Amino acid sequence: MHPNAVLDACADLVREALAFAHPADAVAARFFRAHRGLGPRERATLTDTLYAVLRRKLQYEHFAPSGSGPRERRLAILGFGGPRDFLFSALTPQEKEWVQRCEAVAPADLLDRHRHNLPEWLAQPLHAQLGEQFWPLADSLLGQAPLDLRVNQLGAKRSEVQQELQAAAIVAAPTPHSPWGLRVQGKPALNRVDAFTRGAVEVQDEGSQLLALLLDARRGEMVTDFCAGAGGKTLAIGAGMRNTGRLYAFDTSAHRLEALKPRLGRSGLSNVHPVAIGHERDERIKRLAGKMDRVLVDAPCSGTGTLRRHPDLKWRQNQAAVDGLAAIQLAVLQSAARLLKPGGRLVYATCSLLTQENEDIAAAFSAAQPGFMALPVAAELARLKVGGADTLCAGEEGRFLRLWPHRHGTDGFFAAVWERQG
Ligand SMILES: C[S@@+](CC[C@H](N)C(=O)[O-])C[C@H]1O[C@@H](n2cnc3c(N)ncnc32)[C@H](O)[C@@H]1O
Repeated sequence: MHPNAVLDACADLVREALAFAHPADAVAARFFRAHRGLGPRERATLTDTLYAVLRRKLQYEHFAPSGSGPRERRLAILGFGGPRDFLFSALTPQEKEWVQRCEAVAPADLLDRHRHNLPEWLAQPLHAQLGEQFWPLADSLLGQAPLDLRVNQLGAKRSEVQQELQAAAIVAAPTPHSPWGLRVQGKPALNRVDAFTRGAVEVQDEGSQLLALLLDARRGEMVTDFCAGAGGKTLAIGAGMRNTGRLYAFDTSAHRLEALKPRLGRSGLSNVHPVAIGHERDERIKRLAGKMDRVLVDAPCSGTGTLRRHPDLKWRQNQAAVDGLAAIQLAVLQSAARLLKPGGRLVYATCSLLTQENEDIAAAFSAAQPGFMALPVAAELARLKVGGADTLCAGEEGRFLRLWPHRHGTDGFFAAVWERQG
């Protein structure tokens, strides 16, 4: 395709996504369905351009008024995801001169908001929480997330899968903390790789793997994944149970649970029971009260720990949405807790960076439920032989799991653990 046509398509995609009516990945998928002439290379350029614009929206909007032409074209030029000479062959002399002027601006000469590219409702609490560590976090959120795989313990060994991938020219190394994880170099397409199609690996961030590990579900137990979604953690938990016992996968979204089905098929698991529920006090849940050995609440949250993968989330939410989520999180946690038998384990987790959705919810639950004893996560992870467990935790005695993109290379994750008393 001619460079100018590619740049025009980038600008069109940016225009559609910046309406923020739908998630960016859904907008891109719809755009590609409507423009079937775009080849794999052009699609990659368009996607990279869109994600660069979403990541650095405030900085690019600050530069845009000094350029010329339609606003979305200017944003697409600044974030262009293809080779520089390809871009330059599409630009007017005036545009080339403008790009060079923008590139010459030193980061230190920018206002804070044009450097961190976060909305105020998010920047302010993160700054208050992290102090000096705010800037390393903000920088890391402008980068791309790694591609992590979880090796399916049902019939696959990490070292063997690693070798098999190597033979398929995919370079992967064991993840530093999860015993099941491989971190892949680059972004190879996996859907035709044999290890993937036969269910020996699933794509899953190392942090997400650690949440499933922390539930510590055993053979023959009764377990619930309360907010199972498309089942990323369900699959890891089911494999940890060695395909025995009973694992309920609840979610209010039947659509998301539907996406679990092909993954279940690949995984070889037959102990998983997906159930679409109406809400967290659904009758079907009440019937299971007091019967569970383990319950994971991977609560709906702002997703701010995943901004490297979903940079549109920072522009599609606001403080009122976080306040609403916090109320839902506590309600879901309280309901899910009723499922546990005495001695049973409750894990509350989010992929949010915000105290309001994490430590504050854990504190509110503990205050309301004296019958649940908090278990320090650092000790639990050490017992589960996770290397460097202390370095993954925060709070008194390592009470909470606190994973950060800038410190651990994972998405941002939080977890708290309780045991129901007799
Ligand atoms: C963070 S996502 C879960 C991700 C999933 N556990 C995984 O590992 O892929 C949160 C999920 O909670 C679900 N949800 C929202 N409200 C709920 C409720 N009241 N009860 C149960 N699930 C709910 C959402 O549909 C969403 O799928």
